[in-house]
Amino acid sequence: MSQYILALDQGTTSSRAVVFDEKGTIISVAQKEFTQIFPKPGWVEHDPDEIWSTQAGMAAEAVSKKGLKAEQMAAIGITNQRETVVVWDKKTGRPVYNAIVWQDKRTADYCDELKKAGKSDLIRKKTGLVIDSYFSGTKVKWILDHVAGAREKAEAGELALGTIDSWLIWKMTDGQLHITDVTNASRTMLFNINTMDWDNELLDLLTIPKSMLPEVKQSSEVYGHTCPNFFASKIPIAGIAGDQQAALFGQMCTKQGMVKNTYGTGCFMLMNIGEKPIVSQNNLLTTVAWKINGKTQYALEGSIFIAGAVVQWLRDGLGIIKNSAEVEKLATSVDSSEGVFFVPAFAGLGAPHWNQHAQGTIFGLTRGSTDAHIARAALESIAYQTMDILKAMEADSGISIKELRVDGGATVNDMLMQFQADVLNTVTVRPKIVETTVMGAAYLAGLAVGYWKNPEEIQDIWQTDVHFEPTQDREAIEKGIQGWYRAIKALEHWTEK
Ligand SMILES: Nc1ncnc2c1ncn2[C@@H]1O[C@H](COP(=O)(O)OP(=O)(O)O)[C@@H](O)[C@H]1O
Ligand SMILES: O=P(O)(O)OC[C@H](O)CO
Repeated sequence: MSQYILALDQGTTSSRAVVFDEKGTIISVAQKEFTQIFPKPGWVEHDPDEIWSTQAGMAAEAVSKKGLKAEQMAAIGITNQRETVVVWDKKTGRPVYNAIVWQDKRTADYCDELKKAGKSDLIRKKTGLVIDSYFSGTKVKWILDHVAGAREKAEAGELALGTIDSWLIWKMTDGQLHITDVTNASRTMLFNINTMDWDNELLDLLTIPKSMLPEVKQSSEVYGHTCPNFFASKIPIAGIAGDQQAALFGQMCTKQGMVKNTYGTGCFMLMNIGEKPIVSQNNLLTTVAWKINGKTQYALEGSIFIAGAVVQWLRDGLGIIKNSAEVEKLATSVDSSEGVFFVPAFAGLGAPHWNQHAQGTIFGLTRGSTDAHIARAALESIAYQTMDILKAMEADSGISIKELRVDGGATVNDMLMQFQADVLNTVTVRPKIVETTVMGAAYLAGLAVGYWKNPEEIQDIWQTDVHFEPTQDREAIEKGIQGWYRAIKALEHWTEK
């Protein structure tokens, strides 16, 4: 009987399940969106029970819809939206509050207090992170401080905390396993990426009892088996990684200096920096890439808040295109943006600028500027923002980047990919299968159970679709880059602080 790998991708807006065969071919997919809860401006929550029910439902659907059987699944791999955190009662398994999502800003003021108290260096050195409400730690503190009875119960050892991987595995094993992996742990602001363990000083600082924490595991190993409430037969659970790290693995960026960029709503760019964590001097994050066979690899990470979302704005805000695909036709109807620069700082600027007060701005308009120039400048801004992060990565690591591997919804845009290669003066590579996140989770699980023998075997599955080579005509590109720098500087001056 043929064997397959089942990979679960619990994302910010939907729960997906995908069945793969040994060639990395997608056999079956099931996906369902779930409710986004916005109780107040800046707050974002998910219902943990809905996360579980949609994810379990999609897993069952993906397996059954092609007439497969659960016993044909050699292993399950899990990848998930990172930082989002759940606190639940160990006895009843009931969450004490909704999951607080990575985008939630309710702890921003508390984070400012931590910065004012001079904790930035300590936290950066221990966790590789900047102090920000993005990460899980301050969200857990908020739950303990605001949910009636939560702190008392936590101090009595009755509550558990976990990122979404932990929560799913707790449910899949009927409460037998309370675990997470090193990649998810590295996004909590409670985990020391040097000692690779929870950090007592940070737990004390955030007043979080150690008894709440999951056990930290490698990214690829057999952690346990599913219980009958999930699948009738026992399936090994054998891979866990946060979604951006899973994509780095799915892109087979397994060697130092290899970089992937995911172009979705925003962009998440990760560079494999090998076996030693580098403390960024250029406002990037240091994070755990994975731990496999006892060996840890680290990554530098930079996030761009608005990337593909700028195309949604052209569609919904300006109404100059009817759908995302039309942007390429409009942008290529002109030869250049003719001096128009668009900085889409709709939600401030992320790495490496970290200007949370910046606003979206268009520079260089003339009487001859048209919707096509604006569309082109919008696409170019995605590539320029990526360039800023890549330059910071090169400066931090001392490594000159040879190629950029890309994935995500906006990579279907050939003009954008070509322009990306041009501004980086680096080959940009789009693989044949761009489902790299969920593939990464499948690979991690498959490696643990011997479905694939070693990463080299998987390497053969990863295949290039298109190589975008940089243009030889550097003059116009360099002029554009200088224009972008001027736009960023001008925006910095203009920003009200
Ligand atoms: N042809 C295109 N050119 C540029 N951007 C596009 C194109 N098609 C889709 N996008 C953008 O890609 C994003 C969706 O990608 P996806 O990977 O599904 O994102 P997410 O996982 O963040 O929801 C949207 O922001 C959309 O505007
Ligand atoms: O679920 P996504 O794809 O939006 O990813 C969320 C990231 O993991 C947040 O850090």
